[in-house]
Amino acid sequence: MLFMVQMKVNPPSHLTKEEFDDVKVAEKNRALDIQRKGKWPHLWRVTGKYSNVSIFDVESNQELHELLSSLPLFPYMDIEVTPLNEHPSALKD
Ligand SMILES: O=C(O)CC1=CCC(=O)O1
Repeated sequence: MLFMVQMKVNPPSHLTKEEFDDVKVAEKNRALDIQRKGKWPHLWRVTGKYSNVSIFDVESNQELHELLSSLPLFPYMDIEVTPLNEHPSALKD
């Protein structure tokens, strides 16, 4: 199942810059881990914003929720999930 996921980061005011930098390092490591498992095939920065647009390829809504909530930045992001279906006019491989 493919999902488009939009994540907008809201840096918390209660963490120091150093503490938030540590969260971002942990986030990067977790994101790389999920990508290496083939579950997160696209991760794009939205130009000019502290947000990303991603594609996740997972088995279920439950798996997507578990992956997203495992992200260290999860408490500091607004996340929008859009389920995707194959388009009938899309070129096949
Ligand atoms: O910076 C972001 O867009 C949030 C984020 C998601 C994965 C990652 O490494 O950073």
